[in-house]
Amino acid sequence: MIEIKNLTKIYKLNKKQMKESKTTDTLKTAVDNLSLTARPGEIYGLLGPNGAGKTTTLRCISTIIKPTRGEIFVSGHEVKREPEKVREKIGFLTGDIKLDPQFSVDYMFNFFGRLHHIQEDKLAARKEELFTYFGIKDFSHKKIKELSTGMAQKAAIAVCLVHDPEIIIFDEPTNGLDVITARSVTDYLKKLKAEGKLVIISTHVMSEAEKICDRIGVIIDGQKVAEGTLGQILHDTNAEDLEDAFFELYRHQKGGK
Ligand SMILES: Nc1ncnc2c1ncn2[C@@H]1O[C@H](COP(=O)(O)OP(=O)(O)OP(=O)(O)O)[C@@H](O)[C@H]1O
Repeated sequence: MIEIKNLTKIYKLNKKQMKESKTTDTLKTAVDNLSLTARPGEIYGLLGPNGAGKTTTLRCISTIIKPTRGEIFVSGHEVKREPEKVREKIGFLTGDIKLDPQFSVDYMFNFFGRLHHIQEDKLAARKEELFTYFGIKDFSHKKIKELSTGMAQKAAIAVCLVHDPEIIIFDEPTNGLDVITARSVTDYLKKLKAEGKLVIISTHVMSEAEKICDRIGVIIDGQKVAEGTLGQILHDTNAEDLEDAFFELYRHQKGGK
């Protein structure tokens, strides 16, 4: 289970960031008092526009960055107090973390497997399963830098699942993938859910959220503005589809502008 209680993350901006954001403020509140609970056996989708705070939230859960305020419990372990315990439980995929381009997929998989202290026979079985599912065998000997976007994404997914984590955290899992590759990824997420795992993803793709998420949390300006099943969100916003619901929530959040 993931329990986020009143998470706030404030970044300190350097001069370059202030210039880029055209602001004189030295602080940026990326996530603003956000609470949510995601449970085993569900795919929870954080849906929001660019800059809404989705990646920041997932990075806080994954112990990559520290919350400014609030608490996050992952399988009962608080991220600031027990980050190692949290890391054992999760597999985290994000566009920012690149596999070392000089090494082969095979090498990286073994390397991360050993980091997680997986026995050699179990590691081999895990590799067989994941490499077969994602069609990695044909290019497992290639260096990461020689792979296409789709191949590299599949490799990154296999590596982050090496230790068979009970919680899977994927930041925009199908970003940049063609429909066939994207489908294999979303099908695998459904398989993980069917095994009773908790999957939490971020996305700005409405159709993806509609199709695969059991519950959706809509996040705008760092705040959770709606949460529920697709049916509940459509009901609450009186909308016909998620895109309409999203625009209604967005308009409301921005003060009807
Ligand atoms: N390291 C950082 N330093 C300063 N500001 C940051 C940093 N990382 C993110 N931000 C800012 O925090 C806000 C939220 O960013 P975040 O990446 O969490 O949003 P997001 O919802 O994942 O967006 P996207 O869909 O574009 O990836 C944005 O305004 C962003 O510019």
